[in-house]
Amino acid sequence: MLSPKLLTLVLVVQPGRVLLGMKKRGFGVGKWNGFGGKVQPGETIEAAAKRELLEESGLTVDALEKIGNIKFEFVGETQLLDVHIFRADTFSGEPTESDEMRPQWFELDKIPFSQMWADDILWFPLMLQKKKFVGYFTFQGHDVILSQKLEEVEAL
Ligand SMILES: Nc1nc(NC2CC2)cc(N2CCOCC2)n1
Repeated sequence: MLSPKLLTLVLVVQPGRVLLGMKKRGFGVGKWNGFGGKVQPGETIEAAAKRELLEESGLTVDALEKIGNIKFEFVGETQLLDVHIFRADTFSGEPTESDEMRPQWFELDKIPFSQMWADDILWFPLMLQKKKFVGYFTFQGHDVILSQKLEEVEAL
């Protein structure tokens, strides 16, 4: 089996609202998501998460909290995605559109799950309650979840 592809995802959360970005190109184009992407060789996952957040949103964060790890399998493809999910409650800078992402704040009762990856509605509540979780999702294409495992954990 190929080694899973390491990816990062950062959710910036303030009281009553979360920052999402509209993906303008590439994987997940047209979906709202947190900010993230690939981990470069020799880079820690956390450093990659901070770099991608800055590149995609213009925000700098000191503290990132590890809150989740989800692996994704796509039927018919051998490459697993291994997504490391972080939450940031404090940041500096102003959300700024990049060539990858158009950032926008969403009130927590108006998160646009219908325009997000299908798994998000399942683990966002855990993320917002600051629970830690691990998951495994099998997708058929980009929209259909064939199987899922999601459990809270004490530590990541
Ligand atoms: N929220 C979310 N859900 C995902 N679901 C899997 C595609 C089916 C992937 C993903 N990211 C992958 C790309 O890097 C950013 C996070 N982010």
